[in-house]
Amino acid sequence: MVRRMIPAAVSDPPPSAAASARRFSGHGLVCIRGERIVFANLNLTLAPGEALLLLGPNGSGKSSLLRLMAGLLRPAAGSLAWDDGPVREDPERHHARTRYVGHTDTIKPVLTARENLAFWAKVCANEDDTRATLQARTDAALDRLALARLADVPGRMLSAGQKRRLNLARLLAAPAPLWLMDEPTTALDKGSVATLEAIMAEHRATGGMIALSTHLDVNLPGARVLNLDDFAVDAATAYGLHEDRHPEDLRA
Ligand SMILES: Nc1ncnc2c1ncn2[C@@H]1O[C@H](COP(=O)(O)OP(=O)(O)OP(=O)(O)O)[C@@H](O)[C@H]1O
Repeated sequence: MVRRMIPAAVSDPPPSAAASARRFSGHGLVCIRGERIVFANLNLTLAPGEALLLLGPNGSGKSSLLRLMAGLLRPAAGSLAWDDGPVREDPERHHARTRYVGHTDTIKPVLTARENLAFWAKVCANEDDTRATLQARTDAALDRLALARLADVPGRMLSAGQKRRLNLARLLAAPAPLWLMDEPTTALDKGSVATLEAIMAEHRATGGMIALSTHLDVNLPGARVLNLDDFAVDAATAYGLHEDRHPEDLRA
């Protein structure tokens, strides 16, 4: 059952947030994993307030695209850019603007939920963030994801859904405009999915951007759909590239 597209207008972000937000885009992207071309000629854009829903069957490249957008994988061809410059020219600036929530949790088992989150808030802090600001963000994030009563529980003792909520809490404890989310509803109960949907709507309403992969039901009003199947190449091309063709040959 899929309830992916809910055709409601996305409200305009407040002027202050929109003014500081940037547009993000990818052009002519080619992704190779192992010796297989996963997708080619893929273009995307995300403006402040927008969301992109990545769809496609297992293995079509949704996770690969998110990792590529996060700067964790390099495209074999094509480029990613903010409207003030290519990602490759300033990877640190890109990382400061991006938060990636992947399949695997990044929770340190011996640290408590609060310590895990405080660590992330500190690692991603701006130089003008005070200790009090970081603590307030951490506490607010714990509250919002219904983790306050688990704040002192070590990461190793959290359930799968609680770990997922803690990973999502990083988005609030360490704010950034572009959220890249790989099947973020995995292991969440219904109430937590509703909380996540509300958090994503608030993020977009203040000029944030989201790219999200899912096989399930996610309420992301007005999201544009990017079906990875549309960028697949035929099997002979996909596996034959390394022999006699250069990835640039795949660009339109
Ligand atoms: N670490 C890796 N090394 C080599 N190939 C990989 C690696 N990870 C993924 N792949 C391959 O890349 C292709 C795309 O995988 P990816 O995980 O991006 O797909 P997906 O659409 O996210 O799949 P799913 O819906 O199952 O999560 C697959 O053919 C997969 O086998």
